[in-house]
Amino acid sequence: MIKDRVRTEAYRAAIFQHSDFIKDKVVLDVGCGTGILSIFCAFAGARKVYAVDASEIAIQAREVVKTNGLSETVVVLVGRIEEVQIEEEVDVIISEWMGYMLLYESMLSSVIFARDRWLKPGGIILPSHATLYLAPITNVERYAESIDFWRDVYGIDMSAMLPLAKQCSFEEPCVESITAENVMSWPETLRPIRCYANTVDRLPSLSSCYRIFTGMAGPLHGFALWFDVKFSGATPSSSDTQSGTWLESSLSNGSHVNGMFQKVKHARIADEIILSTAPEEAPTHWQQTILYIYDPRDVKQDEQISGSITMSQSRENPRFLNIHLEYKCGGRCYVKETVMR
Ligand SMILES: C[S@@+](CC[C@H](N)C(=O)[O-])C[C@H]1O[C@@H](n2cnc3c(N)ncnc32)[C@H](O)[C@@H]1O
Repeated sequence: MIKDRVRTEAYRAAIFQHSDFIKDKVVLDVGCGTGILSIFCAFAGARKVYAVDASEIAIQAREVVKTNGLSETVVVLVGRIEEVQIEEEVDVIISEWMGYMLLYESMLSSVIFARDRWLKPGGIILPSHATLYLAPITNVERYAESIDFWRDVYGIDMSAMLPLAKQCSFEEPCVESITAENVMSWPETLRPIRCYANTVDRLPSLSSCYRIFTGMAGPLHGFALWFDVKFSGATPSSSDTQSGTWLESSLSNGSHVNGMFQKVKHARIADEIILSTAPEEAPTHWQQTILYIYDPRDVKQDEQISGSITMSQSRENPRFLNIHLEYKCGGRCYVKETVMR
């Protein structure tokens, strides 16, 4: 992760952009790992940084802090954020908590815990907002290499392998990189998360409807999920702090602009730092998460694809995420059930 320059440089830029909020203030780094974000905060002028990690990596973080002459400023604590004792409340919480498709094995609930336990009123959280997106995709090459391959193997018809190949290749969500060319429509916003507002009991479940209009014709091979996070240290607005006011996705055809498909681009508000894992952006270690369907469906340009997606914590193992995807296209309804293990 530390080698993921897009990720690490976005955090560094956000920290220095918020140096007015950090200088002479107290920072809490939730899940500090090697301590890199804590050290950036010390460089940005923090009076004290509490760097907390549940794993033994914190012992190395303490050494890294010492080697860089920052032991007076950065205090490394080994333990779960839910259990450690910190000497004072903090002005800033920083954390890199995002998992694949945002919610898989994410640490957001620990950040929310830290906010409620240790953040002073008016304190800031970096990143402050996260958004999960969904879009239909086409991926002819991927389908050919995983499935069509079996139709002619050294001149032998192995199509008897197709059901097994489809199951092996596409049963579970795939973390892989696609490009903007694979994306068939503007993405639907599934879940905006406001770190100032969200409550732990709603995590990591999600239930959202979507309605998308394709911008191109082609075989529909599945759906991609990705996210972005925004670093907005501005004092949260009242709508940001209304506890439990989740904004579920509403039905919209906002992606359909006069029948013209425009490549997916996220608006960048001047000087607001956004770390995006979208297919058209610089790649990150999160890549995109793809829910492939077993049999491609031909869709036309401007065709409506609608449905719903539900993600919920597995009872079998709380680390697993159950995914139930419904999609309707060409007048027929389909369901994809899968588990991210
Ligand atoms: C994605 S890494 C981020 C590391 C570092 N902040 C960075 O940016 O390179 C997340 C870290 O959070 C730690 N972690 C996960 N859950 C935690 C918890 N409840 N309390 C403290 N640390 C936790 C993990 O051990 C891991 O080192």
